[in-house]
Amino acid sequence: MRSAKDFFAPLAVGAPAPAREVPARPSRMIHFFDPSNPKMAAKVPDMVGVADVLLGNLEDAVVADKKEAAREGLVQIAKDVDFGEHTQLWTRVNALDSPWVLDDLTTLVTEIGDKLDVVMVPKVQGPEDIHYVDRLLAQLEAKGGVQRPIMVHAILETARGMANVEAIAGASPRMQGISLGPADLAADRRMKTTRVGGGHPGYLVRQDPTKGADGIPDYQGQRTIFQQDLWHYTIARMVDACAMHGIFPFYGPFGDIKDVVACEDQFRNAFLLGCVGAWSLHPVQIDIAKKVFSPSAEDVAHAREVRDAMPSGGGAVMIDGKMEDDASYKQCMVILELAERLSANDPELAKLYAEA
Ligand SMILES: CC(C)(COP(=O)(O)OP(=O)(O)OC[C@H]1O[C@@H](n2cnc3c(N)ncnc32)[C@H](O)[C@@H]1OP(=O)(O)O)[C@@H](O)C(=O)NCCC(=O)NCCSC(=O)C[C@](C)(O)C(=O)O
Ligand SMILES: [Mg+2]
Repeated sequence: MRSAKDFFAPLAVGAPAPAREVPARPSRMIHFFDPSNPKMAAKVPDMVGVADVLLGNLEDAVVADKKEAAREGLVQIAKDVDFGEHTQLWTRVNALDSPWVLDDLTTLVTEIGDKLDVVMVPKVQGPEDIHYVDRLLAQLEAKGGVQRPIMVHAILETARGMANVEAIAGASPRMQGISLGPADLAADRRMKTTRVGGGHPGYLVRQDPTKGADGIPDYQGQRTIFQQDLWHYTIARMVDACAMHGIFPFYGPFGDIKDVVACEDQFRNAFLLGCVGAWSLHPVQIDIAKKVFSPSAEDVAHAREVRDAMPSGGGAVMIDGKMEDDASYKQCMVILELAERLSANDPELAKLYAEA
């Protein structure tokens, strides 16, 4: 454990000073593309300004004999494309125990370090993984003359990572956020779902049996079932760990691309619990994330009403039959601050909120 006073010192001579606050840029969707796939790569320039984050994926979903092509493809895309002010460029490097990750980091930081906002690290097991990446990034930033620190995002996809989530979130000032990796996490925990995120019809509670006139429960009768959220505990714990350390939690991927309705539900659950965004694996999921992770016009209008009714931020007032006080004022400020941040990037949202 580093001394608190050394926490914000660069970890290599010549590396930029670590950020004191995580840049709060809109990140409603982290859109994944495979830089070795020419069709996907060709779509990247048109997605600038459409997706908040474009992520060149080098890890799972890129086959072993395409790893180098993906890395080189990402370097080329980063050099050729102007990502403007509103779209960030991230990458997901290969796992720390893989034969590719050292070359991923060395090549990307020294060649395109000034264009990379965040490096996503998969299968993080504990703070020691973040410490390793932290030092290596500092050395490479110094070598490549990178001017601002590259941030780090961890994926929560092992039971050990889950058990260490608070320590991971606080492991370095580079920590930007954490995403849930439901597929690897399910496998590592030996859960019995084969889906990439989302619910499962078998994970449910069932209404009690009704009783007949004789008072005997009718076990065979019609009973409503309520499907439960397999991911509730994991997401809620991740949100707390992130909030405790001032970094951002994200829901991860939703693999059933065609089920846009359930995708929206899963994203919304995550939004309501505190997540700032989710991954989009296919272009169709970009608009879902945009819709879900932007507060609704009604919520913004209500939040403004509460703020205006309590100019000092305290006291207790009645609005539409409901008590509002210092705490609900703070809840409203969360909505308003998010709305303001998103509007600065998105003229359509700005208009919607202005008219709300
Ligand atoms: C699902 C797939 C195979 C369907 O791909 P498709 O080509 O069959 O779909 P389509 O509907 O026919 O595609 C229509 C058009 O969109 C394009 N397209 C399609 N997807 C994209 C994209 N992402 N970005 C940009 N363009 C895209 C596609 O190339 C095509 O272009 P065309 O009209 O010119 O023919 C494809 O969308 C895909 O490969 N997506 C990314 C998958 C990925 O990154 N997986 C890894 C993240 S999830 C994960 O790692 C788990 C985790 C966290 O680790 C853990 O839980 O453990
Ligand atoms: Mg994974």
